[in-house]
Amino acid sequence: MRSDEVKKGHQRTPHRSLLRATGLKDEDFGKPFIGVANSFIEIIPGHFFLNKVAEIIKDEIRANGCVPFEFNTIGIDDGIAMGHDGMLYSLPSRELIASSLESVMNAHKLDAMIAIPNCDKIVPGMIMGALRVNVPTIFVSGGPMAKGYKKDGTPIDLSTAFEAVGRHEAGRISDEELLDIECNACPSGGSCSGMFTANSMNTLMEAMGIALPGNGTILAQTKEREALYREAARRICEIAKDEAACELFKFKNILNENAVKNAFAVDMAMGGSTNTVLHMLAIAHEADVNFRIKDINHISKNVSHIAKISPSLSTVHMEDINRAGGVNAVMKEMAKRSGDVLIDNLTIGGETLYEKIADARIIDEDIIHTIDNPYSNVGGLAILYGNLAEQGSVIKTAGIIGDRVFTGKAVCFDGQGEAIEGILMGKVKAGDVVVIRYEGPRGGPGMQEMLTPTSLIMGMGLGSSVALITDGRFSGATRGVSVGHVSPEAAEGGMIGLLKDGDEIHIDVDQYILDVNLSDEEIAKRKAAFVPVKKALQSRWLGQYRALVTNASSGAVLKTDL
Ligand SMILES: CC[C@H](C)C(=O)C(=O)O
Ligand SMILES: [Mg+2]
Repeated sequence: MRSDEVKKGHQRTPHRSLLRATGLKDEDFGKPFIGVANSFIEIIPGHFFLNKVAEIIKDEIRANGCVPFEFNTIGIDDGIAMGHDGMLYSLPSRELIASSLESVMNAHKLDAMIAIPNCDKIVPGMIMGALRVNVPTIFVSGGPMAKGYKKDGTPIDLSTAFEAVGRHEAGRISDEELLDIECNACPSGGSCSGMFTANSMNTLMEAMGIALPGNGTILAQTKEREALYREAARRICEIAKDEAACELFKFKNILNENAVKNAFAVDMAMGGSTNTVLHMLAIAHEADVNFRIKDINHISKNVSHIAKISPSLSTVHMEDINRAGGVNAVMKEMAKRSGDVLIDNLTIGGETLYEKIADARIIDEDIIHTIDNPYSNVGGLAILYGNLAEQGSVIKTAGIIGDRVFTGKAVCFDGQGEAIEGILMGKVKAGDVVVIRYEGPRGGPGMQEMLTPTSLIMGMGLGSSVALITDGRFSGATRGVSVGHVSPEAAEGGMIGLLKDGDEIHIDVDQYILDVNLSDEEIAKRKAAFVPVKKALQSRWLGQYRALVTNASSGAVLKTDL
């Protein structure tokens, strides 16, 4: 056992002495030590109940002959951090989470791990940490939130609340309706109910085979979810007690190249958050898998979009996908399309992916469409390239309301704050392309999510007549012609930084194009005179992040000398 390094032999007397102080008894020193990487924190609705989840899991681990050690990572609620400079800390927190998990697991030589994430960056952060540790690991997320209902019975969620601000601002809804939405959009504990970033990542974990079926869709705080927690705990013990299984189910054996490709495929079929691109590229990097942003459109072209969920379809939420057959049913249906849509691969549950989905079926074809009746024959995400994004940019095609081709005049803002102010002051009108720059991983620094400006545009009724491009990113609740992750970013001299008000920008989603209509001479002239803005910073942590972070086209991973 890996943990024998801290618990076996005379030399480890002091180590055992310390462990005895935590409550361990003689018999415990012959058992596997399981790290329970939790992310309990009181301010996030997807996390405030995870202390109770960990108790359930630890009981089950003890009952199955292993010793659990719970520790916690931090977490940031993107919804609460949204629309102000708190969002600068969101993406950087992924690195803190990955490194804290790696540190605890490796410092104490734990044998296996069960990880309990739920929201946004906590999922990729924990996955990245687990890849560095590379012991058998099973992920079991807190689970999604139920959808809410307005007093008149309309289904709503957090994206309704964000867009309601723009609608209220434009005088389209009353104070009373705004309050109705505020009080009912988030009715329970769990990760916000749509296919936002958290649920996208929790769903992709099923495709990667690192979580058990149901992880993405079974509602939090239910008996069914408790059964999933218990099953995950039993399974990790089964592996940890068996030497051969410990070798076979090492995390990197599960999360390999096939798993990365399968994750992107399911992402395409379900219209996941644009953040999945950023996180999956970082995960691939950490897994030593050679998968690049340029490989994504190939998957997009081969996968049909068969499940539409909020924000792309406001009435459908994760609970509906669960009722309709869950992610297994989606995968079973996807695999019917010809070509290598899904690749068979080992999963943490012990079966291969194909074995896992063998008996799955769609229960409600209105919610999960069949392969003959897709929403679209291409996936819900696309990577656009052009003289404005030589290294790529990302759009959620599933969330487009108007045309998939858009040409308009640039209205430029240096930073999200300026953009929010400009939109509220009426600076943006139909036919414009809002440009928000200096919000990339380095420029922000921290690559803020732009849900407030995109929701204001939607809420003000400009969703099909205004496009938005940014070197920042979006939340999973963003819709409309919103192109993010524009790389290279302004802070590293990217073309987005050279744009001027009135420049003509051309977006063609089906041709994968993001261009500015300027001559090469004009671009060269602007480049020669360009000095990127470097923001003044108060935070030493964000300064460290800025010094190390790479751009979005490589997942905003931190540079190392490895
Ligand atoms: C509702 C949006 C959520 C808070 C988020 O941050 C995301 O999906 O990325
Ligand atoms: Mg987010």
